[in-house]
Amino acid sequence: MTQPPAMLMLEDGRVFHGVGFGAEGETFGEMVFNTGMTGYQETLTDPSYAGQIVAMTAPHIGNTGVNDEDPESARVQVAGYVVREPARVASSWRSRRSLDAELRAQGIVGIAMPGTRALTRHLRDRGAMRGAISTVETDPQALLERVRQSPSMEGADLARKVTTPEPYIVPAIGDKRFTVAAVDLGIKSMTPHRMAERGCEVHVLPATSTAAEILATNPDGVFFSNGPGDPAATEYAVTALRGVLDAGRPFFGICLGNQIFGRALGLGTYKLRFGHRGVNQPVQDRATGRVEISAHNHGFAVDAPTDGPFETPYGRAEVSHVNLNDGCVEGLRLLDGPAFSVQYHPEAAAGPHDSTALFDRFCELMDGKVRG
Ligand SMILES: NC(=O)CC[C@H](N)C(=O)O
Repeated sequence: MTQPPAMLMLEDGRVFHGVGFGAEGETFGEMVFNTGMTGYQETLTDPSYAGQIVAMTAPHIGNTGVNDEDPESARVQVAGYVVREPARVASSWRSRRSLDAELRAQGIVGIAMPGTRALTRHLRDRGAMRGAISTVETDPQALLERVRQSPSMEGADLARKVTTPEPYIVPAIGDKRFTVAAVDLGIKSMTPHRMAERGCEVHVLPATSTAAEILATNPDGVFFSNGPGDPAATEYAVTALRGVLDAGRPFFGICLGNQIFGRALGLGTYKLRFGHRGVNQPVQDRATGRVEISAHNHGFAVDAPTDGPFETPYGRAEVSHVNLNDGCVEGLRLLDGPAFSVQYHPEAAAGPHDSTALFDRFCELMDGKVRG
């Protein structure tokens, strides 16, 4: 199939040209880059990417096609997709179809273009910004004007758009040890699975669930997931989490869940210049000095003191993990209560398995064996 010409326009007027990849049409979103060498299916289906156009820095994408095992949710979630060179042939016997056919079937507009390095350097220097991909517009100025009218990621409440409409249960694998209430702010399917493998029956609940609805499942522990958008626009989740913490239930949060925990503790969140998206981010556990190589996808971070414990409405807390690249906060924990969270993705889909023990820690918390 011959591909139509395509244009990628950024809000500062920088333009890139290439050919269409996936569906034809036009799409808008926050332009970000992902440095993962593997895991394009997991990236595409991670609901945290809702509202974002994702550029892959790895030069060949789609080499193993699309299979039924790797998706992290029921559909492709990115607003648009940028690759340097798509695979012409999908090489894995497990492939259902090519990535191009999958994006086309799901209506996701993408672009294949030689400039992914220049694009990434531009975003690193100037920061994440709004963008558009179009296979239908020929006038750059007209597209630029539409980009400048498109919504910004700051202030965007997207968790309620990607969450499950109804509660559902992921049964424990083997003997049931715990009931977990997992608030789905944009949950990846590997996350309840990691808990189920440890004997948790996971009640996945909609993003806007109240503290009373969460506690009505009579959980041994409460989990808040990753998710898209600006944590400052997700105040309903902060209110619900405060009710859970008031009830003294063990808590574990990841990514957006970490940011919500920070806000529940009275901390602020802010936008990083270009964020962390990839599978090789070095994170240090400050208690042990141990460094984990971890999977990330975040554009915001928690603003917390890193020079020691600080007071919160729930007792003392501390920054438990920091990123060794830029020093930003990657984890929080209460010192006087059973609650902790991390800014990264211990479920490891895609990504290294260095951090999966955090799910064991959550189980120990529910067992009453450790504190925060
Ligand atoms: N993966 C996530 O949960 C991302 C959280 C938030 N949307 C951010 O960009 O920082």
